Amino acid sequence: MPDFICVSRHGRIDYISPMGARLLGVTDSSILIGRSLADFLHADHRSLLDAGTAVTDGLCQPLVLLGEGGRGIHVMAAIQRIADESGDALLLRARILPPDRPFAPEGEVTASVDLMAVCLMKSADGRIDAVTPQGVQLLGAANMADVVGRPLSAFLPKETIASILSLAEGTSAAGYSVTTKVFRLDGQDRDVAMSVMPFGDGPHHFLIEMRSRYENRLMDEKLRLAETVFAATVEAIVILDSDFRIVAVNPAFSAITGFSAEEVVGTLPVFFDLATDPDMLTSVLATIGRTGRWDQEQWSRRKSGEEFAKRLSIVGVADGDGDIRQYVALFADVTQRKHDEERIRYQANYDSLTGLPNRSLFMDRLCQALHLAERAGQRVGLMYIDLDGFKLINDTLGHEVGDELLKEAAKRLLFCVRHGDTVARLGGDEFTIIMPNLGEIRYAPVIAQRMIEALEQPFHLENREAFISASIGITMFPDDAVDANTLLKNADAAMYRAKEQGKANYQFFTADINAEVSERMIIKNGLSKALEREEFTVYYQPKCDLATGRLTGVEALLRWRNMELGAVSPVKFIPVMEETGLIGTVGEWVLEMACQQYRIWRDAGHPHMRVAVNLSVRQLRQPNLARSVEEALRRAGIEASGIELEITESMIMRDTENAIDVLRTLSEMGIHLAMDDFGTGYSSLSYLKKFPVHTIKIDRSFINDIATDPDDQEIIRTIISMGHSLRRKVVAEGVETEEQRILLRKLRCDEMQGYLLSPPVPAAEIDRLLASLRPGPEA
Ligand SMILES: Nc1nc2c(ncn2[C@@H]2O[C@@H]3COP(=O)(O)O[C@H]4[C@@H](O)[C@H](n5cnc6c(=O)[nH]c(N)nc65)O[C@@H]4COP(=O)(O)O[C@H]3[C@H]2O)c(=O)[nH]1
Repeated sequence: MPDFICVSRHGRIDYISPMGARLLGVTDSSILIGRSLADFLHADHRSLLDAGTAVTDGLCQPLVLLGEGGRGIHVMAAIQRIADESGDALLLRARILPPDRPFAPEGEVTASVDLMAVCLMKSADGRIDAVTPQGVQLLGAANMADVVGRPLSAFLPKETIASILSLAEGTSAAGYSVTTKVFRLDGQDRDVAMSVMPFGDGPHHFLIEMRSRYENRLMDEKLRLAETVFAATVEAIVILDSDFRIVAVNPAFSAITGFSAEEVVGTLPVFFDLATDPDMLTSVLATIGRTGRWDQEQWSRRKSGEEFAKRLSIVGVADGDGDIRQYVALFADVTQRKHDEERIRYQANYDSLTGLPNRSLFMDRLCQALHLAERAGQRVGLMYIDLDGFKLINDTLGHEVGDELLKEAAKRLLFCVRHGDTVARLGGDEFTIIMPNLGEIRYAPVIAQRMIEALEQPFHLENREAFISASIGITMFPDDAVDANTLLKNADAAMYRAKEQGKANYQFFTADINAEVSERMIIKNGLSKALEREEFTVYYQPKCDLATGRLTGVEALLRWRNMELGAVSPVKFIPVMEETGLIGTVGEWVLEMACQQYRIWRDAGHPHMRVAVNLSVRQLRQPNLARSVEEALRRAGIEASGIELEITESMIMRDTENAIDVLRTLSEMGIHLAMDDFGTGYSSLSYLKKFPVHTIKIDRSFINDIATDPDDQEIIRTIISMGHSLRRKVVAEGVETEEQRILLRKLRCDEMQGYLLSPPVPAAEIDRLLASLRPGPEA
């Protein structure tokens, strides 16, 4: 039963229960009759007594009554109309909330203080004097006039009436609860839970509360549920009155904001940014008025001052007339999620090592720059930068040092560009620069040269000095292309050209670069299916002893014939295979073929026919190279000395330390090693001494002019004598004329290979050659 019952008419107390009066600090309730009820309500809640409230279906909420000396008494109150013949009055029933939870909201409402059906009986003849709208409903009536003035016996069984009357006779003065049947005016009888309380001064004055048993149970369940949700949810719940002042908060609110309920009840919620901005608040309230809710993610501060992100939803709670009486704000702490989102966004757009935009953000910015430039009729420059020599530093000094270098290189690049330009890292040692509104093309080389010079300055990494340079490709919008992808491809192709031109330089994109790029694309596509379509074959080019003319071996050379492209030169497709990594598989296939072929010639009585196979840079770097060679030998059932591996001089120079280790292992296995294209690289004697190679092959370019160019002759003489002094065999490549052969023999070159003897041919041709060639007399 409620702790406080009061009926007020025109704002004045008409009736107050004795216990209610005591609660307000008055022992004689009669002295409160006629006093303004508002005097006993906290200022925040006085508006609830407005006439408007009196004509609604009522409301239920926590509020503060003012007791003796202005002492606040926290109660859960139900405020309802109660209508009698003389008009509307207001019925306020309230229950004191426990002192440790003074702000409990709706969940705390009990059966005794919610908006249940209430009737007042004030006359000895048992007539209903006043009824709440809910009472009208429960009694199955259409309006209040159908109920007011009717005898209770029209609705209740005799026994129930008898027990109510016995209360009047004082047998149970404290009131009682009973379950009874109600005869409804619409004929649908119902069981109800009923509480009867003495009320007012007369002996037959009662306040009768009723709730259908079904609704009762349902209400209890709903209330329990609401209470649990309110207390246990991890979302903060804030109940606000119509002036947007806080009425109640749940424990999650305090956990998230750090503010206790006592600190915030009665205040404007400053932790909603909108409460401090009146315009914003007005617009939010208008939105809620229109749509019923308002949602936003926003940052606020906890009591500690720490920032937190919340996802805030505010809904309006309307009364029966559709007027918003309260607001419920819900919010969750989404700080972690916000941080995660920011981190993910950063990772998706920026390179974690250098902090520069990554490929994805670079493409966005490029597209944006092109879009703006197109509208403004401006030019955009794009540069593609590849660091020369970075891989060597990374491999020899370690990845950490490599990372430091990249960070420093990024800083230097940023230093070279204007505000508004974008420096991005595409990955590895590749950077791009977008220069929006470049103005004239001639500015680009100035910037490129500045970058090359900046990157050529020594890098001080872990007490070492390291040196790199940069190859830069430059392309222009709209001169070279109008879309981002093509421009990037152009810049890459131009960079590639800069590399070919000897590195540490820049190149503009041109039409012939374009043709080269398209050809490379076609080759790349064709190669991806070449192995499975069996488009590869191996040709063999013989070598002979210059002194005896005897065949000493052959070099296995890969051939590719494609349906559309026809026969493609290895000079074109081998670099593409290097780039794509396909050389690994295809290189192993060539080795396999070579081993099998050697086995055939050996078994046919030509054990001296050693087969030489070219190794690529990638193969040389493969950690399992020695093992895969060993397995190929085993599968063919041949000895290691039957195979020779050719490595170019430049390949070794790029990766010296690793190369020496790998070559030593191969040499220890008994494999012969040859240094190919000798003379085109460093050709240093000290280097040659370091490498366990058995043979050096003088590059074709020197042999070409041997008969006409005395310098070339001198170089060859030096290489031969140097090779011999290091006990290496010397082979001349690309011998095409008899004159060259005679000269080479004179210079005491050991062997020769070239069109003069035979071009690369299928194995069957070599068989014929072996049959026809006899070790001849000296020429
Ligand atoms: N003008 C002229 N040229 C001559 C003469 N004698 C031989 N040649 C050519 O010179 C190249 C010699 O091979 P290389 O220097 O190892 O140069 C090879 C080698 O670096 C690479 N290559 C070929 N097959 C393979 C392979 O299976 N694996 C790897 N990694 N590279 C290969 O492709 C390059 C080019 O191969 P090819 O086009 O077959 O070109 C061959 C051969 O046909 C001559 O008297 N005059």
